[in-house]
Amino acid sequence: MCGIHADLHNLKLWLVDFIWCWYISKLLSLLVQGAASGGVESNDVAVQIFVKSFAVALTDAMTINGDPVMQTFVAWFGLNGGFFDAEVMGITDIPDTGRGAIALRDIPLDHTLFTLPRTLTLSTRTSPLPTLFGLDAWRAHGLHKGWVGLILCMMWEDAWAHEGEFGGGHRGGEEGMKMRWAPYMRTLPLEFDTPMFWSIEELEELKGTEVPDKIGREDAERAYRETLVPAIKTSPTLFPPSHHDKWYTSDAYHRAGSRILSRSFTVSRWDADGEDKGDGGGEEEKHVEGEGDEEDVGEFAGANTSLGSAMDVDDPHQEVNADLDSDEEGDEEDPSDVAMVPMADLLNARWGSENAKLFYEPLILRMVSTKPIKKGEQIFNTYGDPPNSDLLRRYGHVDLVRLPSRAGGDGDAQMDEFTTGAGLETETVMGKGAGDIRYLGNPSDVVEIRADLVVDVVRGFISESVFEKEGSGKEKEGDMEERIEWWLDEGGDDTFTLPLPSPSEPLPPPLISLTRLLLLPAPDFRSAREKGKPPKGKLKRGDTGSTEMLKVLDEVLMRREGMYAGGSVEVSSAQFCRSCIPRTSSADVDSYGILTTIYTHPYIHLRLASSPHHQRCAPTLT
Ligand SMILES: C[S@@+](CC[C@H](N)C(=O)[O-])C[C@H]1O[C@@H](n2cnc3c(N)ncnc32)[C@H](O)[C@@H]1O
Repeated sequence: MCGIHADLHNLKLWLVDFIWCWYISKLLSLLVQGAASGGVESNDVAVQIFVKSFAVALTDAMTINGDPVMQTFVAWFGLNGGFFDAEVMGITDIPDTGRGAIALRDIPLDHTLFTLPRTLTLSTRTSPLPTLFGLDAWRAHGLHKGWVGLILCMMWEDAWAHEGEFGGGHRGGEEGMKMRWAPYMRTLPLEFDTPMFWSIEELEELKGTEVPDKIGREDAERAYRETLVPAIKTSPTLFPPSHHDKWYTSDAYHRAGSRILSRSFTVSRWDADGEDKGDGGGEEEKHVEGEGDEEDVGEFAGANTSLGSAMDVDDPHQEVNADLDSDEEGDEEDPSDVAMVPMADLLNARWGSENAKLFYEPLILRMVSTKPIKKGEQIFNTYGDPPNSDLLRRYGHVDLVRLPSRAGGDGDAQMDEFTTGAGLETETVMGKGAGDIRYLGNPSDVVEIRADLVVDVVRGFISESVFEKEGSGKEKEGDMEERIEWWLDEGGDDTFTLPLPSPSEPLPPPLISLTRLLLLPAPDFRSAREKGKPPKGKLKRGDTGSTEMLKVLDEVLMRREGMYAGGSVEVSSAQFCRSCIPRTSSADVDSYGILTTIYTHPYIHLRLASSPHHQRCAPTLT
């Protein structure tokens, strides 16, 4: 290269270096500024384009596998005050689970994976919609109750995310406000496989489980028709009529509800003393779905609460929304605490496998590793390890991990294995019983038995010996009602829960106590009532004096089992047919053994997991 060309070449390199340095220093100052203020705001288009492309290049190479929706999302996240450790965490497609997070290198305990400002969460507290709609009007339309307000905010964001030009929160005025979460909205699923969307025939497969009663499709549709539709008709500016048939349909309503149900968190307000205002000061964020409280978490829950006051963030929308007084009563969850949390909702979960958790601080939420995570392992948040019925209803999948041996043997050792969560996947695939549905399940699964089933069975069993001196059937019935009333007055359960069966697991003592109570001879019942002492709930092996009660319990368990659908469940009858269960007649001396055999039979626990739906939704175990 001749001298002049070499100089020009050097000058060019120098210029390129200079521009890069300038851009990078600008980027750093923006990021610092963003971290301090909870978001980067700049009118400098060149800087914005650079920051975006720089972030995309950085994250694309390491973390997001060239997924364009994620590229935009990750860039948006960084530009709005989020921090994401792209060196340790990657986002990728994980077969049969959608996207998920994986460790790009060994991650130590207590490592911050990402943080985000509270302002980036999407809730009725942070959304500009209630303010734009008018807070009084919002209340007058009942949008402050239950989840309908947040559903509307999500639908509105969705509409503008797709109809509007990408604003990413950097535009000024109302237009920018409408599209603040657009890149996030585009990451959310469009279709769900939850029972909310199953046909009547498909729902038949869930008969006997608690799922059908909790879906709440009719309540949802009523809230849509009676609350949401009238509200959107009042503002053609916010909800242009051309959007109605596309973005505000009942399908869109269900989709938004399902997004909330499967991805939202409880993000309580932070009060001036640094206390969590929602539940008494815990530091850990709760996945809404993980709480196991149906009344509060359902898409259609109608908690009579209102937008709460937000005092923990420097966000103008929140301050304005705080003008609405809360109707919150007692321990009821405040709907304005229910929030979509970008990035945090990309983490999958699996029973007993949690290795990261979301913690909150006054201004930010922080996802931290709670265990060392090896390179290549999936980063799992917790959904609270709910039973499969809840997992299916809220998330559309079920968890299958290897259960302790039902044939006895090394059951305890296996139980240790899955409670520690060690080597689950490998064990499930390669261990004894791999692929055999009898060995797989969700350890949180339970069977619920309603007290009225016990009452029904006892009615059929009332023997002359119990009531021989009691006279007519009408009197006997009156006596039963007295017993039930007393049971309930004493605080007795109306539902009994059979947990994961294991050879040593006793039947629930309250179930035994109620059965005994219903069978007591009349004088014994009166005496128990006078003493205020319901019968004991313990069974003794070889208790021949309790034969009648054991027959009742045997029948209760059989009838409960019979409530599950047979239908299209494709399970080999050789594995599960009742007559194959090793059992002896309940008149045998060791009647407790009979009950134990039936109780530990996996059939009733596996009906749900073995349904064809499960085959579609199950986690990949390979
Ligand atoms: C909070 S989101 C997690 C991110 C999600 N995978 C995605 O693609 O955006 C919850 C959803 O992820 C899926 N999911 C999470 N854990 C799963 C698992 N263990 N097996 C199957 N699907 C799972 C379910 O569809 C669930 O509704």
